[in-house]
Amino acid sequence: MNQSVTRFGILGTGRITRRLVADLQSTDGVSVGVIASRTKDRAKSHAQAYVIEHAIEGYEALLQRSDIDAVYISLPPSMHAEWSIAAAEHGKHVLCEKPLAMNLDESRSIDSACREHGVRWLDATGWLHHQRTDCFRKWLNEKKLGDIGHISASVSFYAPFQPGEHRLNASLGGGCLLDLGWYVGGLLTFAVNESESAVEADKITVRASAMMKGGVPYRLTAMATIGDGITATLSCGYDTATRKWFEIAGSESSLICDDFTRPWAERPTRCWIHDASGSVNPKTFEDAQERSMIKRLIGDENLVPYHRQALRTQALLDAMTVSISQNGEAVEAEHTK
Ligand SMILES: NC(=O)C1=CN([C@@H]2O[C@H](COP(=O)(O)OP(=O)(O)OC[C@H]3O[C@@H](n4cnc5c(N)ncnc54)[C@H](OP(=O)(O)O)[C@@H]3O)[C@@H](O)[C@H]2O)C=CC1
Ligand SMILES: O=C1CO[C@H](CO)[C@@H](O)[C@@H]1O
Repeated sequence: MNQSVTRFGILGTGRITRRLVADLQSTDGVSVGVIASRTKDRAKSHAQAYVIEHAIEGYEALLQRSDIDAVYISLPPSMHAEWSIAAAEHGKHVLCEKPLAMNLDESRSIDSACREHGVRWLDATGWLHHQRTDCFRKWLNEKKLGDIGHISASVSFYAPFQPGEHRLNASLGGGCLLDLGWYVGGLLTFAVNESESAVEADKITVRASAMMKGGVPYRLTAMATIGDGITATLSCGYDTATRKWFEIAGSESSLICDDFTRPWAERPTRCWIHDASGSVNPKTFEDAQERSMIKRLIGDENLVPYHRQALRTQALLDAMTVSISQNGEAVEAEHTK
Protein backbone atom coordinates (compact mmCIF):
# COMPACT_ATOMS: atom_id res chain seq x y z
CA MET A 1 0.00 0.00 0.00
CA ASN A 2 1.29 3.45 -0.82
CA GLN A 3 -0.29 5.73 1.75
CA SER A 4 1.58 6.52 4.98
CA VAL A 5 -1.42 5.74 7.20
CA THR A 6 -3.92 2.98 6.43
CA ARG A 7 -7.30 3.94 7.87
CA PHE A 8 -9.24 0.92 9.14
CA GLY A 9 -12.94 0.50 9.76
CA ILE A 10 -14.29 -2.30 11.94
CA LEU A 11 -17.27 -4.47 10.95
CA GLY A 12 -18.89 -5.97 14.03
CA THR A 13 -18.50 -5.63 17.77
CA GLY A 14 -17.63 -9.20 18.73
CA ARG A 15 -15.40 -10.26 21.60
CA ILE A 16 -12.35 -10.60 19.39
CA THR A 17 -12.57 -6.97 18.24
CA ARG A 18 -11.27 -5.74 21.59
CA ARG A 19 -7.92 -7.38 21.03
CA LEU A 20 -7.64 -6.74 17.30
CA VAL A 21 -8.62 -3.09 17.58
CA ALA A 22 -5.89 -2.64 20.20
CA ASP A 23 -3.42 -4.37 17.87
CA LEU A 24 -4.45 -2.14 14.97
CA GLN A 25 -4.24 1.00 17.11
CA SER A 26 -0.75 0.07 18.30
CA THR A 27 0.64 -0.70 14.84
CA ASP A 28 2.69 2.03 13.14
CA GLY A 29 1.02 3.33 9.99
CA VAL A 30 -2.51 2.33 11.03
CA SER A 31 -5.46 4.28 12.38
CA VAL A 32 -8.95 3.10 13.31
CA GLY A 33 -11.58 5.73 12.64
CA VAL A 34 -14.95 3.97 12.36
CA ILE A 35 -16.76 1.01 13.89
CA ALA A 36 -20.03 -0.36 12.50
CA SER A 37 -22.59 -2.51 14.23
CA ARG A 38 -26.07 -3.76 13.39
CA THR A 39 -27.28 -1.28 16.00
CA LYS A 40 -26.26 2.30 16.56
CA ASP A 41 -26.18 1.87 20.33
CA ARG A 42 -23.75 -1.02 20.20
CA ALA A 43 -21.55 0.83 17.73
CA LYS A 44 -21.53 3.83 20.08
CA SER A 45 -20.70 1.91 23.21
CA HIS A 46 -17.86 0.04 21.49
CA ALA A 47 -16.54 3.23 19.86
CA GLN A 48 -16.42 4.78 23.30
CA ALA A 49 -14.75 1.76 24.88
CA TYR A 50 -12.15 1.43 22.11
CA VAL A 51 -11.64 5.18 21.56
CA ILE A 52 -12.82 5.21 17.94
CA GLU A 53 -14.13 8.52 16.55
CA HIS A 54 -17.12 7.40 14.50
CA ALA A 55 -19.84 4.88 15.42
CA ILE A 56 -22.26 3.94 12.70
CA GLU A 57 -25.21 1.68 12.13
CA GLY A 58 -24.86 -0.84 9.31
CA TYR A 59 -21.86 -2.44 7.67
CA GLU A 60 -22.72 -1.14 4.18
CA ALA A 61 -22.64 2.45 5.47
CA LEU A 62 -19.06 1.90 6.63
CA LEU A 63 -17.98 0.55 3.26
CA GLN A 64 -19.38 3.64 1.54
CA ARG A 65 -17.17 6.01 3.50
CA SER A 66 -14.24 7.66 1.77
CA ASP A 67 -12.23 7.99 5.01
CA ILE A 68 -11.64 4.21 5.23
CA ASP A 69 -8.94 2.32 3.29
CA ALA A 70 -9.26 -1.12 4.87
CA VAL A 71 -11.67 -3.15 6.96
CA TYR A 72 -11.34 -5.69 9.73
CA ILE A 73 -14.24 -8.15 9.56
CA SER A 74 -15.01 -9.96 12.81
CA LEU A 75 -18.47 -11.29 11.98
CA PRO A 76 -19.66 -14.92 12.23
CA PRO A 77 -18.17 -17.18 9.51
CA SER A 78 -21.32 -17.27 7.35
CA MET A 79 -20.94 -13.51 6.78
CA HIS A 80 -17.23 -13.45 5.90
CA ALA A 81 -17.56 -13.95 2.14
CA GLU A 82 -20.44 -11.51 1.70
CA TRP A 83 -18.71 -8.67 3.52
CA SER A 84 -15.17 -9.35 2.27
CA ILE A 85 -16.45 -9.24 -1.30
CA ALA A 86 -18.52 -6.13 -0.63
CA ALA A 87 -15.45 -4.47 0.92
CA ALA A 88 -13.33 -5.35 -2.14
CA GLU A 89 -16.02 -3.93 -4.43
CA HIS A 90 -15.80 -0.68 -2.47
CA GLY A 91 -12.01 -0.68 -2.96
CA LYS A 92 -11.20 -1.48 0.69
CA HIS A 93 -8.38 -3.82 1.70
CA VAL A 94 -9.60 -6.77 3.76
CA LEU A 95 -8.51 -8.35 7.02
CA CYS A 96 -11.13 -11.05 7.58
CA GLU A 97 -11.36 -13.24 10.66
CA LYS A 98 -10.82 -16.98 10.37
CA PRO A 99 -12.23 -19.26 9.06
CA LEU A 100 -11.88 -17.31 5.83
CA ALA A 101 -15.27 -18.56 4.63
CA MET A 102 -17.77 -21.40 4.78
CA ASN A 103 -16.16 -23.37 1.94
CA LEU A 104 -13.61 -23.25 -0.87
CA ASP A 105 -16.02 -21.73 -3.40
CA GLU A 106 -16.62 -18.77 -1.11
CA SER A 107 -12.91 -18.42 -0.38
CA ARG A 108 -12.11 -18.37 -4.08
CA SER A 109 -14.77 -15.70 -4.59
CA ILE A 110 -13.12 -13.51 -1.95
CA ASP A 111 -9.73 -14.00 -3.58
CA SER A 112 -11.13 -13.20 -7.05
CA ALA A 113 -13.01 -10.10 -5.87
CA CYS A 114 -9.90 -8.73 -4.16
CA ARG A 115 -7.78 -9.36 -7.25
CA GLU A 116 -10.37 -7.81 -9.53
CA HIS A 117 -10.60 -4.66 -7.43
CA GLY A 118 -6.87 -4.43 -6.72
CA VAL A 119 -7.09 -4.69 -2.93
CA ARG A 120 -4.96 -6.73 -0.56
CA TRP A 121 -6.41 -9.40 1.71
CA LEU A 122 -5.44 -11.66 4.58
CA ASP A 123 -7.38 -13.97 6.85
CA ALA A 124 -6.66 -13.07 10.47
CA THR A 125 -4.82 -16.30 11.30
CA GLY A 126 -2.27 -14.74 13.60
CA TRP A 127 0.03 -17.71 14.19
CA LEU A 128 1.13 -17.75 10.54
CA HIS A 129 2.73 -14.35 11.10
CA HIS A 130 4.63 -15.05 14.32
CA GLN A 131 8.44 -15.01 14.15
CA ARG A 132 8.32 -18.49 15.64
CA THR A 133 6.44 -19.67 12.54
CA ASP A 134 9.27 -18.30 10.39
CA CYS A 135 11.55 -20.66 12.32
CA PHE A 136 9.14 -23.60 11.79
CA ARG A 137 9.24 -22.76 8.09
CA LYS A 138 13.05 -22.55 8.03
CA TRP A 139 13.49 -25.85 9.91
CA LEU A 140 11.04 -27.64 7.62
CA ASN A 141 12.68 -26.20 4.49
CA GLU A 142 16.12 -27.25 5.79
CA LYS A 143 14.83 -30.73 6.74
CA LYS A 144 16.06 -30.18 10.28
CA LEU A 145 13.74 -32.97 11.47
CA GLY A 146 14.77 -35.37 8.68
CA ASP A 147 11.98 -36.77 6.51
CA ILE A 148 8.53 -35.92 7.87
CA GLY A 149 6.49 -39.02 8.74
CA HIS A 150 3.58 -37.98 10.92
CA ILE A 151 1.89 -34.76 11.94
CA SER A 152 -0.57 -34.41 14.80
CA ALA A 153 -2.44 -31.35 16.00
CA SER A 154 -5.13 -30.71 18.60
CA VAL A 155 -7.03 -27.54 19.38
CA SER A 156 -9.89 -27.33 21.82
CA PHE A 157 -11.50 -25.44 24.65
CA TYR A 158 -14.15 -26.38 27.12
CA ALA A 159 -17.64 -24.85 26.93
CA PRO A 160 -19.71 -23.02 28.33
CA PHE A 161 -20.79 -20.61 25.63
CA GLN A 162 -22.60 -17.30 25.88
CA PRO A 163 -26.32 -17.14 24.94
CA GLY A 164 -26.79 -16.77 21.16
CA GLU A 165 -23.24 -18.05 20.54
CA HIS A 166 -22.52 -18.25 16.79
CA ARG A 167 -20.24 -21.25 17.32
CA LEU A 168 -23.36 -23.29 18.16
CA ASN A 169 -25.47 -22.04 15.26
CA ALA A 170 -25.07 -24.00 12.02
CA SER A 171 -26.61 -21.24 9.90
CA LEU A 172 -23.91 -18.81 11.08
CA GLY A 173 -21.10 -21.27 10.29
CA GLY A 174 -20.91 -22.64 13.81
CA GLY A 175 -19.16 -25.81 14.94
CA CYS A 176 -15.63 -26.83 15.69
CA LEU A 177 -14.88 -27.97 12.14
CA LEU A 178 -14.67 -24.43 10.80
CA ASP A 179 -13.80 -22.65 14.06
CA LEU A 180 -10.99 -24.91 15.29
CA GLY A 181 -10.48 -27.18 12.28
CA TRP A 182 -9.15 -24.02 10.65
CA TYR A 183 -6.18 -24.25 13.02
CA VAL A 184 -5.45 -27.98 12.93
CA GLY A 185 -6.13 -28.19 9.19
CA GLY A 186 -4.04 -25.07 8.66
CA LEU A 187 -1.16 -26.56 10.61
CA LEU A 188 -1.28 -29.63 8.39
CA THR A 189 -1.35 -27.70 5.12
CA PHE A 190 1.42 -25.41 6.39
CA ALA A 191 3.69 -28.27 7.48
CA VAL A 192 3.21 -30.26 4.30
CA ASN A 193 3.63 -27.28 2.07
CA GLU A 194 6.86 -26.23 3.77
CA SER A 195 8.38 -29.70 3.90
CA GLU A 196 7.34 -31.33 0.62
CA SER A 197 7.04 -30.47 -3.05
CA ALA A 198 3.92 -28.55 -4.03
CA VAL A 199 2.74 -31.66 -5.87
CA GLU A 200 2.74 -33.72 -2.67
CA ALA A 201 1.10 -30.90 -0.76
CA ASP A 202 -1.78 -31.04 -3.19
CA LYS A 203 -2.51 -34.72 -2.58
CA ILE A 204 -4.26 -34.78 0.78
CA THR A 205 -6.81 -37.50 1.47
CA VAL A 206 -8.82 -37.32 4.65
CA ARG A 207 -11.20 -39.48 6.68
CA ALA A 208 -13.16 -37.54 9.28
CA SER A 209 -15.83 -38.14 11.89
CA ALA A 210 -17.68 -35.69 14.08
CA MET A 211 -19.67 -35.89 17.26
CA MET A 212 -22.60 -33.54 16.59
CA LYS A 213 -24.43 -31.44 19.18
CA GLY A 214 -27.24 -29.00 18.42
CA GLY A 215 -26.67 -29.46 14.69
CA VAL A 216 -22.97 -28.50 14.67
CA PRO A 217 -19.76 -30.55 14.87
CA TYR A 218 -18.83 -30.45 18.56
CA ARG A 219 -15.84 -32.76 18.47
CA LEU A 220 -13.96 -33.71 15.31
CA THR A 221 -11.37 -36.38 14.58
CA ALA A 222 -9.63 -36.69 11.23
CA MET A 223 -6.91 -38.86 9.77
CA ALA A 224 -5.12 -37.74 6.65
CA THR A 225 -2.57 -39.11 4.22
CA ILE A 226 -0.44 -36.76 2.19
CA GLY A 227 1.21 -38.01 -0.99
CA ASP A 228 2.76 -41.44 -0.46
CA GLY A 229 4.57 -41.02 2.81
CA ILE A 230 3.07 -38.64 5.36
CA THR A 231 0.16 -39.30 7.71
CA ALA A 232 -1.64 -36.98 10.11
CA THR A 233 -4.12 -37.09 12.97
CA LEU A 234 -6.15 -34.01 13.76
CA SER A 235 -8.47 -33.39 16.65
CA CYS A 236 -10.53 -30.42 17.76
CA GLY A 237 -13.59 -29.75 19.86
CA TYR A 238 -15.48 -27.87 22.50
CA ASP A 239 -15.50 -30.51 25.24
CA THR A 240 -11.91 -30.81 26.40
CA ALA A 241 -9.78 -28.22 28.17
CA THR A 242 -7.79 -25.70 26.17
CA ARG A 243 -5.24 -27.36 23.89
CA LYS A 244 -3.37 -25.77 21.02
CA TRP A 245 -0.48 -28.08 20.27
CA PHE A 246 1.15 -29.98 17.45
CA GLU A 247 3.91 -32.47 16.83
CA ILE A 248 5.68 -32.76 13.49
CA ALA A 249 7.57 -36.05 13.65
CA GLY A 250 10.54 -36.55 11.34
CA SER A 251 13.02 -39.38 10.84
CA GLU A 252 15.58 -37.62 13.08
CA SER A 253 13.58 -35.58 15.55
CA SER A 254 10.20 -34.07 16.35
CA LEU A 255 9.14 -30.46 16.52
CA ILE A 256 6.65 -29.92 19.32
CA CYS A 257 4.72 -26.77 20.15
CA ASP A 258 2.00 -26.53 22.78
CA ASP A 259 0.60 -23.09 21.96
CA PHE A 260 0.94 -22.60 18.23
CA THR A 261 -2.38 -20.78 17.66
CA ARG A 262 -1.56 -18.13 20.24
CA PRO A 263 1.21 -18.12 22.83
CA TRP A 264 0.05 -18.74 26.40
CA ALA A 265 -0.35 -15.49 28.29
CA GLU A 266 2.57 -14.48 30.46
CA ARG A 267 4.77 -17.39 29.41
CA PRO A 268 7.64 -17.39 26.99
CA THR A 269 6.54 -18.23 23.44
CA ARG A 270 8.07 -21.65 23.04
CA CYS A 271 8.60 -24.87 21.12
CA TRP A 272 10.90 -27.86 21.42
CA ILE A 273 12.91 -30.10 19.16
CA HIS A 274 13.17 -33.63 20.61
CA ASP A 275 15.73 -35.99 19.15
CA ALA A 276 15.83 -39.79 19.18
CA SER A 277 18.02 -39.93 22.31
CA GLY A 278 15.55 -37.89 24.34
CA SER A 279 17.55 -34.70 24.32
CA VAL A 280 15.39 -31.62 24.10
CA ASN A 281 16.31 -28.34 22.50
CA PRO A 282 13.85 -25.67 23.73
CA LYS A 283 13.49 -22.37 21.87
CA THR A 284 11.76 -19.18 22.93
CA PHE A 285 10.67 -16.16 20.88
CA GLU A 286 9.42 -12.60 21.28
CA ASP A 287 6.85 -11.26 18.85
CA ALA A 288 3.30 -9.92 18.59
CA GLN A 289 1.72 -12.06 15.91
CA GLU A 290 -1.29 -9.84 15.16
CA ARG A 291 0.84 -6.74 14.71
CA SER A 292 3.13 -8.67 12.36
CA MET A 293 0.05 -9.79 10.42
CA ILE A 294 -1.29 -6.23 10.17
CA LYS A 295 2.10 -4.91 9.03
CA ARG A 296 2.20 -7.59 6.37
CA LEU A 297 -1.27 -6.63 5.11
CA ILE A 298 -0.47 -2.93 4.86
CA GLY A 299 3.00 -3.52 3.38
CA ASP A 300 4.10 -4.42 -0.13
CA GLU A 301 4.99 -8.09 0.36
CA ASN A 302 3.46 -10.61 -2.02
CA LEU A 303 0.54 -12.16 -0.09
CA VAL A 304 -0.08 -15.03 -2.49
CA PRO A 305 1.61 -17.66 -0.24
CA TYR A 306 -0.88 -16.69 2.51
CA HIS A 307 -3.78 -16.84 0.06
CA ARG A 308 -2.66 -20.30 -1.05
CA GLN A 309 -2.42 -21.42 2.57
CA ALA A 310 -5.97 -20.21 3.26
CA LEU A 311 -7.43 -21.84 0.14
CA ARG A 312 -5.68 -25.15 0.85
CA THR A 313 -6.96 -25.10 4.40
CA GLN A 314 -10.49 -24.40 3.21
CA ALA A 315 -10.20 -27.25 0.65
CA LEU A 316 -9.14 -29.62 3.43
CA LEU A 317 -12.09 -28.58 5.60
CA ASP A 318 -14.44 -29.13 2.64
CA ALA A 319 -13.03 -32.65 2.26
CA MET A 320 -13.59 -33.29 5.98
CA THR A 321 -17.19 -32.13 5.64
CA VAL A 322 -17.81 -34.53 2.76
CA SER A 323 -16.07 -37.38 4.59
CA ILE A 324 -18.24 -36.84 7.67
CA SER A 325 -21.37 -36.95 5.52
CA GLN A 326 -20.12 -40.22 3.97
CA ASN A 327 -19.50 -41.93 7.32
CA GLY A 328 -15.75 -41.45 7.30
CA GLU A 329 -15.04 -42.45 3.71
CA ALA A 330 -11.67 -41.25 2.37
CA VAL A 331 -12.06 -37.98 0.46
CA GLU A 332 -9.35 -36.23 -1.51
CA ALA A 333 -9.10 -32.49 -0.87
CA GLU A 334 -9.62 -30.40 -3.98
CA HIS A 335 -6.39 -29.19 -5.53
CA THR A 336 -5.82 -25.47 -5.21
CA LYS A 337 -3.22 -23.28 -6.89
N1 LIG B 1 -8.19 -14.92 15.37
C1 LIG B 1 -8.59 -15.24 16.60
O1 LIG B 1 -7.77 -15.49 17.50
C2 LIG B 1 -10.04 -15.30 16.90
C3 LIG B 1 -10.93 -15.30 15.85
N2 LIG B 1 -12.27 -15.33 16.07
C4 LIG B 1 -13.15 -15.30 14.90
O2 LIG B 1 -13.76 -14.03 14.86
C5 LIG B 1 -15.09 -14.12 14.37
C6 LIG B 1 -16.03 -13.49 15.40
O3 LIG B 1 -15.93 -14.25 16.58
P1 LIG B 1 -16.35 -13.63 18.01
O4 LIG B 1 -15.68 -12.31 18.23
O5 LIG B 1 -16.18 -14.69 19.01
O6 LIG B 1 -17.91 -13.40 17.74
P2 LIG B 1 -19.03 -12.65 18.58
O7 LIG B 1 -20.23 -13.51 18.56
O8 LIG B 1 -18.50 -12.20 19.89
O9 LIG B 1 -19.28 -11.38 17.67
C7 LIG B 1 -19.71 -11.45 16.35
C8 LIG B 1 -20.23 -10.08 15.97
O10 LIG B 1 -20.79 -10.19 14.67
C9 LIG B 1 -21.91 -9.33 14.55
N3 LIG B 1 -23.04 -10.08 13.99
C10 LIG B 1 -23.68 -9.78 12.84
N4 LIG B 1 -24.66 -10.64 12.59
C11 LIG B 1 -24.67 -11.51 13.60
C12 LIG B 1 -25.50 -12.60 13.92
N5 LIG B 1 -26.51 -12.98 13.11
N6 LIG B 1 -25.26 -13.26 15.06
C13 LIG B 1 -24.24 -12.89 15.86
N7 LIG B 1 -23.42 -11.85 15.61
C14 LIG B 1 -23.64 -11.16 14.49
C15 LIG B 1 -22.24 -8.80 15.95
O11 LIG B 1 -21.86 -7.45 15.97
P3 LIG B 1 -22.95 -6.28 15.78
O12 LIG B 1 -24.30 -6.86 16.04
O13 LIG B 1 -22.56 -5.28 16.79
O14 LIG B 1 -22.81 -5.81 14.39
C16 LIG B 1 -21.34 -9.59 16.87
O15 LIG B 1 -20.84 -8.82 17.91
C17 LIG B 1 -15.34 -15.60 14.10
O16 LIG B 1 -15.11 -15.87 12.75
C18 LIG B 1 -14.29 -16.30 14.96
O17 LIG B 1 -13.88 -17.55 14.44
C19 LIG B 1 -12.77 -15.31 17.34
C20 LIG B 1 -11.94 -15.33 18.42
C21 LIG B 1 -10.50 -15.35 18.28
O1 LIG C 1 -10.03 -18.39 16.78
C1 LIG C 1 -10.33 -18.52 17.93
C2 LIG C 1 -9.29 -18.60 18.99
O2 LIG C 1 -9.45 -19.77 19.64
C3 LIG C 1 -10.75 -19.96 20.19
C4 LIG C 1 -10.68 -21.13 21.05
O3 LIG C 1 -9.77 -20.95 22.09
C5 LIG C 1 -11.76 -20.03 19.04
O4 LIG C 1 -13.06 -20.35 19.44
C6 LIG C 1 -11.71 -18.72 18.37
O5 LIG C 1 -12.63 -18.65 17.31
